[in-house]
Amino acid sequence: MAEYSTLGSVAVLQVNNPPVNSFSHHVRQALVDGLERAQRDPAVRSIVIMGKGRTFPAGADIREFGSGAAVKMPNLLMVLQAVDTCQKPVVSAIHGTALGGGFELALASHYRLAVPSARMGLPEVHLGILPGAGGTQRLPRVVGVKTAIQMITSGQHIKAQQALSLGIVDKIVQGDLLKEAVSFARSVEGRPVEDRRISQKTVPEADKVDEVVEAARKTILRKARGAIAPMTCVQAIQASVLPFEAGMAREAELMAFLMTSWQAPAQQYAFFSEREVRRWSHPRDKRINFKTAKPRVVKSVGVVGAGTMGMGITINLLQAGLKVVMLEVNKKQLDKAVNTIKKTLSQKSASQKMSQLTTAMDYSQLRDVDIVIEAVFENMRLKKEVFRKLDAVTKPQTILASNTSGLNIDEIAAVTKRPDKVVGTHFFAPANVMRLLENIYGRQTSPETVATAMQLGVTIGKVGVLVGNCPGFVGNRMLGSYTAEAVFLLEEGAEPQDVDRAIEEFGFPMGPFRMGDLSGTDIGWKGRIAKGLTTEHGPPPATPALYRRGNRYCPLPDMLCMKGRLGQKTGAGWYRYEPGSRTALPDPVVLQMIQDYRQEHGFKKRTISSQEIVERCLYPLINEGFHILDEGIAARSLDIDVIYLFGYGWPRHTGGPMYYAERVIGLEKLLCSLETYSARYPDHAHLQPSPLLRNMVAKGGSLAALGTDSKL
Ligand SMILES: CCCCCCCC(=O)CC(=O)SCCNC(=O)CCNC(=O)[C@H](O)C(C)(C)COP(=O)(O)OP(=O)(O)OC[C@H]1O[C@@H](n2cnc3c(N)ncnc32)[C@H](O)[C@@H]1OP(=O)(O)O
Ligand SMILES: NC(=O)C1=CN([C@@H]2O[C@H](COP(=O)(O)OP(=O)(O)OC[C@H]3O[C@@H](n4cnc5c(N)ncnc54)[C@H](O)[C@@H]3O)[C@@H](O)[C@H]2O)C=CC1
Repeated sequence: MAEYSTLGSVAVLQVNNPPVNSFSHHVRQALVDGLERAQRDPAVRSIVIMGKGRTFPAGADIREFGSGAAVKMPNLLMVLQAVDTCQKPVVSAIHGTALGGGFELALASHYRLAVPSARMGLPEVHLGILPGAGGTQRLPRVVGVKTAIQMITSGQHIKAQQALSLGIVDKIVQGDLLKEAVSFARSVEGRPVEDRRISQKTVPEADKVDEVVEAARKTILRKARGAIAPMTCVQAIQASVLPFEAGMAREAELMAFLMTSWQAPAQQYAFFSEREVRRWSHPRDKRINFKTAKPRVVKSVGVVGAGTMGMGITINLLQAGLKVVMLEVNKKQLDKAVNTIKKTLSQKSASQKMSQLTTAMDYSQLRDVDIVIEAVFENMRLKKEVFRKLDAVTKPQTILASNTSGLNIDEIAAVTKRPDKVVGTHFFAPANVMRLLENIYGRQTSPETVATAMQLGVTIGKVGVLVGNCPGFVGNRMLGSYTAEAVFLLEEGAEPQDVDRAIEEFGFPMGPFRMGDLSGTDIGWKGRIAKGLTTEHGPPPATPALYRRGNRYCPLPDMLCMKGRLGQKTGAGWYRYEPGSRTALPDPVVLQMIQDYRQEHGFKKRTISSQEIVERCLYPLINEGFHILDEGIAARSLDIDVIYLFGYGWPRHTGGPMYYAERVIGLEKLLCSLETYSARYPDHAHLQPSPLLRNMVAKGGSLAALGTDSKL
């Protein structure tokens, strides 16, 4: 609702709809009623609109979308129209986050005040829509088309000070917002409101709009990668040079197009799933859930191994204000890590944050930390040795976490006397940038340990997802079938750039081969050597070249590594790189290697369509997701989707692999395609449809309806 009160001649409308004061129907109704009442009351000479509690309205109520409630009268447009045309000055007083419809409300007002900590913006593009309550028409009238395109297509929030310099906010107020707003409102009473209406202004430099749009188009299309909202936002902004009513009509038309697209619900699903993963639970052990399991307090963290991951994790922990003891066996590496950390931390806070960091080469220095995160080489023998030492030196309550990419957490826990305090905390590289934290419980991990790992994720600003223990956990396990199928495509006739292009056109920031070159092709190679699938010199003795343990195997990635082509770091991998450049250039050497391999093994080169590439790479990945759900390794399909959205660059406008499978491809079609491909390639095990998928197609039912422990 919006609470109505008067302070002398000022009517104050305070939106009260926790947690973020979104414009649910009852709020819209109360605002329209309040404005009418203020208009009617001769004693009222000005109006202040603000939010109660933590924020100015943060936009439309996204939960209402698609339900009809969003358009129930009065809709948001009517509320804003009432504000714009009000005869008495309307002042929006902003604190917290004025976002989407909330920011549009402020733009429809005649004056805007903000506290210094306020932030504002139009993030609708992230929900697959556009600011459809006049945002695409009013903002360009204030800041110009170029800045409006930048703000609306990025969805970025700007701070009050920047809003002031852009002319969006009239004044920044210190102290009590209500008092300041009322006093400001009084000061403008009696002044004409006509020239304060943004809707009546014209767009600055309107004659250059087409030029500006043309210049922005290429970048936006490249960044959007298949998402339709960003370019549709631009089309709406382009219409701001028209008279206001005509621009609004165009905005409405484009909004209707986006609202009815398949991408808008996918992005809204992604928004809520990101938040839903906080309500985690173990699929079988009822004690392990977000409601009842209590975390231990974590003030200090030990990080073991100061390599790529240990360094990134340490930066992340320091940025969150935690104390860190970083231990490394290699002194040179330790010094290098300290330098990199110093450089990465922002200048302003570097020295204060660095004072929280202690370096160590002796394990006894980890004695007092609350949790240790191990990030040494991916080698089970080494991890066990490290955990034995940690168990011996740390206080009994200390939680021991491993950042392994996929080794068995139970096997690691078994070497300690505290398996209940052992957990997997799988970060993603670069660990200080990537938002995902995949937390893994073992057979004996206690509710308190799980809760502590999940809470640590919150403390350091991660999106934490809880999963079970299996080789590769959720993310890397699913990725295994994707990368396997990508190299099988090379055998059949595709080139690395064909596969990458198709996957990037689907929406990933990078295809599998460019990604491999970036992370280092030797990561996977070392893993395969550790598993005995290959050796540094080729297949293990008496092993058929194209099979390992009865499964089809493509040795091309091993051959690449044996040539010393380890990716960007060696200037050559699947592609070649000019010195100092990260641009992947097709390399005739690699293409020849693939061609020779095809000849040697009797593969006949054929042309492979982008559609087949996408299906062959992504369908087995999704299929693995069904296995994972069936086994209870992920409790819900949304957990898998969030892992892929935040850890693997899966395009957000498709909602994530499981959402995409169900809502976009359709389960029946997915099953049918997998059956066709598995008939064609009977020895590609990952193409065999999962029993859960078959069952769902046969019996009906939705992924969302799969409870945490239910099976169809
Ligand atoms: C003819 C009709 C034409 C109609 C045209 C309408 C056109 C429009 O212009 C449409 C819009 O406004 S779309 C909405 C634009 N606003 C946004 O996207 C802001 C979304 N929220 C945020 O960014 C953060 O929650 C925020 C920064 C605000 C706060 O972050 P926090 O980290 O502090 O809190 P969260 O954990 O994110 O959120 C707390 C709880 O609130 C729920 N929520 C947030 N924003 C919501 C929203 N706008 N609608 C509904 N629920 C919302 C959120 O899900 C979370 O819930 P729980 O998980 O249950 O706690
Ligand atoms: N690099 C990546 O993209 C990701 C790696 N991981 C996992 O993180 C772990 C570490 O990987 P990276 O940082 O890439 O490796 P890295 O090779 O960059 O660093 C490992 C560090 O551990 C140190 N170390 C070795 N033995 C030690 C011991 N006994 N005590 C203390 N330090 C010791 C090494 O000197 C080295 O500096 C591995 O388990 C890996 O699978 C997880 C996610 C992503």
